[in-house]
Amino acid sequence: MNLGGPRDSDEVFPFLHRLFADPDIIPLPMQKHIAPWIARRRTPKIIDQYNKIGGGSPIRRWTERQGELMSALLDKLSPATAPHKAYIGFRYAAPLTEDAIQTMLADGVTRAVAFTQYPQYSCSTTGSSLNELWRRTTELDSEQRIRWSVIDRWGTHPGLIEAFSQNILTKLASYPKDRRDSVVILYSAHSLPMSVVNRGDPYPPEVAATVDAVTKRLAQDGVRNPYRLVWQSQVGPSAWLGPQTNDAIHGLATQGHQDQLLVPIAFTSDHIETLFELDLEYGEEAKKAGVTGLKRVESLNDSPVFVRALADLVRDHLAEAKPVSAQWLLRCPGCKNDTCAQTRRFFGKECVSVPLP
Ligand SMILES: C=CC1=C(C)c2cc3[nH]c(cc4nc(cc5[nH]c(cc1n2)c(C)c5CCC(=O)O)C(CCC(=O)O)=C4C)c(C)c3C=C
Ligand SMILES: [Fe+2]
Ligand SMILES: [Fe+2]
Repeated sequence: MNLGGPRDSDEVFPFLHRLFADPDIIPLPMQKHIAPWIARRRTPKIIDQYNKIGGGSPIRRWTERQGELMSALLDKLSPATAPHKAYIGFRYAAPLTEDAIQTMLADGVTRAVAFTQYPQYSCSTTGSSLNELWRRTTELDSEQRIRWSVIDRWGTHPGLIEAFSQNILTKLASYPKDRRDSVVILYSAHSLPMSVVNRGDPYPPEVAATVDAVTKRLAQDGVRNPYRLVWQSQVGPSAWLGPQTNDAIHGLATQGHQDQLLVPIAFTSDHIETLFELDLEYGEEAKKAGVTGLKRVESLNDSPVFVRALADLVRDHLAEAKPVSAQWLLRCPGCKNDTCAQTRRFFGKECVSVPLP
């Protein structure tokens, strides 16, 4: 499960329309009517951005590759639960959640793991995908032929931390030796509206936990660079969690820190937020402003260490035979969304006994 992205210009409007129509990510007054209007207004700008990164989002290509590699590895690591097959359920672009369920039913699948590809949990991302999975499952699989369990977060999994750390070490090594130790590491995550943060969304502390775990892992290799966690991609005029990545780059450069290494810490593959926003928008602005040493760490994409982490996560989850985590059962203190309660009831209770094949 992931957000998904348009593969070409024609898919941009439907993608944005679904996104702005989802109250789990953006609650709007008269949402049904306003969503197509906002999506239509935003479409030309976003088409232009996708055109600058090759015409569309690579998120589907990467997710397919990650799924294939993970399944092949899982067959070896967990022969008792083989064969394994990855299906993609994107929230706002094809293949959608309902496409995944329909294909799985046609394939005769009876046991499935809803595996979020967002390592850190937010109600606006994984929460929205699970709410959609519950809605579509109720509609398309009323007999519950597919038994579900959920991997809802994995932001401090040792394999994930190792994959991030190896990519950071590789990029740090590209700085001249005499400057390497003073490169500022800027961990950049997608921001959240403050209304979501104040509701008690667990995403900000979970992203910070990932950063902390990577920092400790890097120290094992003697890397103790200064670092900050910063937030990118805010949309619209409301207050969002900061500091914003772009402001941080310029603020630190003004203080004399020319060497800065950007690390996308809440995405597992390349897409518009890395290829356009970090590389083109922020990168080019920084160059114009005279920031000379800004670089970006590679996204995890098909890193073998990362693929192994995905396979280990599923293997351990299947061995544990627990349908959901206790942490996921706890809703945000400020949650008023009844769907969140129903989804938890469904995955947490009705699917309690999940026999392995
Ligand atoms: C951890 C990942 C993400 C969080 C958290 C997140 C929250 C969030 N996003 C919006 C609004 C938009 N996001 C858009 C694109 C987009 N968002 C993520 C990830 C997270 N979003 C990704 C990976 C992508 C890009 C997909 C791709 O290209 O493949 C967009 C569309 C682009 C645009 O119009 O700018 C919007 C809109 C909100 C409001 C939000 C938190 C509530
Ligand atoms: Fe987003
Ligand atoms: Fe909620």
